[in-house]
Amino acid sequence: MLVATLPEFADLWQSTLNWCPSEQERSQFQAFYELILQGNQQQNLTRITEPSDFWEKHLWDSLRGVFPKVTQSRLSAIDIGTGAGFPGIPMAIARPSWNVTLLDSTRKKINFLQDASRSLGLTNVRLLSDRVEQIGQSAGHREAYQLATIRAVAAAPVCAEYALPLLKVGGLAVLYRGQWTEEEAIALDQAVQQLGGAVEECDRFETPLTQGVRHCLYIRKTEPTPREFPRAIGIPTQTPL
Ligand SMILES: C[S@@+](CC[C@H](N)C(=O)[O-])C[C@H]1O[C@@H](n2cnc3c(N)ncnc32)[C@H](O)[C@@H]1O
Repeated sequence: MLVATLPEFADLWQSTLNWCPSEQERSQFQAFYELILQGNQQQNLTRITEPSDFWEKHLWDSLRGVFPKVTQSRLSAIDIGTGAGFPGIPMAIARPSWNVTLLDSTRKKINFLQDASRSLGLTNVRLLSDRVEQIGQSAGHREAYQLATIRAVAAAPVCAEYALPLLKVGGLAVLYRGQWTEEEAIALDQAVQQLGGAVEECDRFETPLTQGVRHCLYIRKTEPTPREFPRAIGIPTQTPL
């Protein structure tokens, strides 16, 4: 199969994220793109496959959520509902000193990411096939991470219930959203207060090629999350906080 080359857009990386991938990081992005296209023939990983779309809506979007805000050189992160590896894999490539756990309830996607991480030579990635409601109550994961990312998984209050129990006090959850309304902001605030957190910032921006509107919600964990959260499997989506 002849695969297109991803655009470099070095100036755009630099002007929007104040960062530019090294030669090695660029070839890892390209290799990941090729693995996804191959994987798409076995399972439905993503519909975003055109090179500049992939660059903008997967690579750039994944990194835009964490780059301006998260400055620690070392940290332990979890990407909840990672799917085909977004934003987790671009994060692991661009920040080799971060330890990134990729979580998804679909075993087939985690198997794909296991093979992909190996071929990309990523030694800072750990794969986990489980429900987030389950691991949020398990000793090895609860209050274990400094950063939790979650993109395109559920409504915002549900994402907050998934993410906050996994964070250490002082840690940060990043909710990647498209459009964002006042009603959503009110619902999220109410949920976050029950979970031991506070919404620190709502960052609105546009994607650099097609000017799609995005919002990133940054939620700081300010105190331990009450033991009852996350609730049992399925309850957060059936009865959001
Ligand atoms: C629409 S995909 C988004 C994938 C990726 N984050 C992205 O933005 O491209 C949502 C993913 O979340 C996973 N997921 C949904 N609910 C989950 C749960 N309760 N625990 C773990 N994974 C979950 C699904 O299996 C699916 O792969």
